[in-house]
Amino acid sequence: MTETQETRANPSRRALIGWGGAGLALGAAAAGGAVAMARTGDDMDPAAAETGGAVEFHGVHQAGIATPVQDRLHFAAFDVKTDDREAFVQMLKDWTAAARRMTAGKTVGEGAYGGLAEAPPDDTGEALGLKPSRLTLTIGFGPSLFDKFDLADRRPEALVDLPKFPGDNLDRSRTGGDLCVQACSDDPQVAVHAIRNLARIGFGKVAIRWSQLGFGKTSSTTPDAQTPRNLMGFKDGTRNIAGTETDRLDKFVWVGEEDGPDWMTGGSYLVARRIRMNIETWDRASLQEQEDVFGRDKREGAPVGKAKEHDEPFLKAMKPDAHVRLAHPDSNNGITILRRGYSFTDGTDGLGRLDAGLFFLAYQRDVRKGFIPLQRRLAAHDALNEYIQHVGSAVFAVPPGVRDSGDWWGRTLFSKGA
Ligand SMILES: C=CC1=C(C)c2cc3[nH]c(cc4nc(cc5[nH]c(cc1n2)c(C)c5CCC(=O)O)C(CCC(=O)O)=C4C)c(C)c3C=C
Ligand SMILES: [Fe+2]
Repeated sequence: MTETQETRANPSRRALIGWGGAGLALGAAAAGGAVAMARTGDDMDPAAAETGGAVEFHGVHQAGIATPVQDRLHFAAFDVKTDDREAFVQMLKDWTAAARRMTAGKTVGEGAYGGLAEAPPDDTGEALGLKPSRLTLTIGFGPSLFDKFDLADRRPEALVDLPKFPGDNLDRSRTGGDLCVQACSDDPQVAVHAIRNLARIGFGKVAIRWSQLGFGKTSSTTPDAQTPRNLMGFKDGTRNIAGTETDRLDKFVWVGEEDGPDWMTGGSYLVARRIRMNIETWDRASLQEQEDVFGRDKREGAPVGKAKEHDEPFLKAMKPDAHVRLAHPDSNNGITILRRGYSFTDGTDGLGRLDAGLFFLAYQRDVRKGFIPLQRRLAAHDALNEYIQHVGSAVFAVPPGVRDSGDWWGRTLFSKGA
């Protein structure tokens, strides 16, 4: 859909009020001054365009998977609230138009001010003046979506419901979802603004089921960057797939033509797990115990018996239940996933303990050959289990990228013969 078609499908308040509102718009712009210039309509501040780090929205794959990991996350799982397929598809088109604009550092629709005084503005306004901040928006479709809209025969075989793993203590209110949007940005307000505005556009068609804020990326897809540390104080993401490793991405992350269904080619599967850490117990564990749990040292992140973080691990030197030994591809017939998680702290639990941990996000070509067998092994044997608990869970089919300005999120699924 072109920009003009978008405007037609979604007539702006300015179009409705004609020139009567122009004076208002000018007045608001004058009052807003330079701040209003950074994010308003199409007139993005050139400096923001140069330095604000907009990530290309269009492509073969969705951004937010193999693209460099940003500092902040706002993840939202939604439930569908309508049985009107056309209305839902129109919402996906409207979401795409809004996502295209927000990732480029522009406001939603006609902006946050200057329109009809009697109507709410198209954009909620809290990102005015902020740069694109490498915002990426990535959509996924959950298994339960395929029970709706006559989609049962389009559900990918690989989109299985996750089994219950030993030790799982899942909170239903933080589990599942018909669809999800992962918003990542270097500015938390930009990520929150994006989710809020998508939820607003979706009002009556979808509602947020649960959401998660994250900070301090715990995995990187840029190997030369300093490896971030998780809340247990260990470097996390050392041996992740890099965004530049196209061969490994094709092998382990992107759905290939031969995998099927056709509409998923170029997509991926996302597993989200809210993993609570028993921080207080961990903080009382000795340094030796902590290093034994991971099989790496705390200072450098080096594997047991090695000096440097990126030295090849010698797995047999680690304790048999060390996390890295158990999760390493050599212990799992080569299983490899792309990790993209974030730390979280959501206040306290009423017992004086922090509700903190890792919001684990992993992309893979097939969860039956990625997360499920890996987590089976970890859930059964990992020394880390004494200090963590999985409390939320979801799985999503992440469709391929939006190709161009005429394309929209979910087209390959919803357009027959696409
Ligand atoms: C099912 C997959 C995994 C879950 C769940 C998981 C939870 C989890 N991990 C850490 C901390 C670290 N993990 C590290 C390595 C690592 N973890 C997984 C998989 C899961 N982790 C893999 C595949 C790997 C890489 C193994 C390898 O190839 O060597 C590390 C070491 C540094 C690194 O390579 O990233 C840390 C630290 C926590 C805290 C956690 C749950 C809260
Ligand atoms: Fe791990």
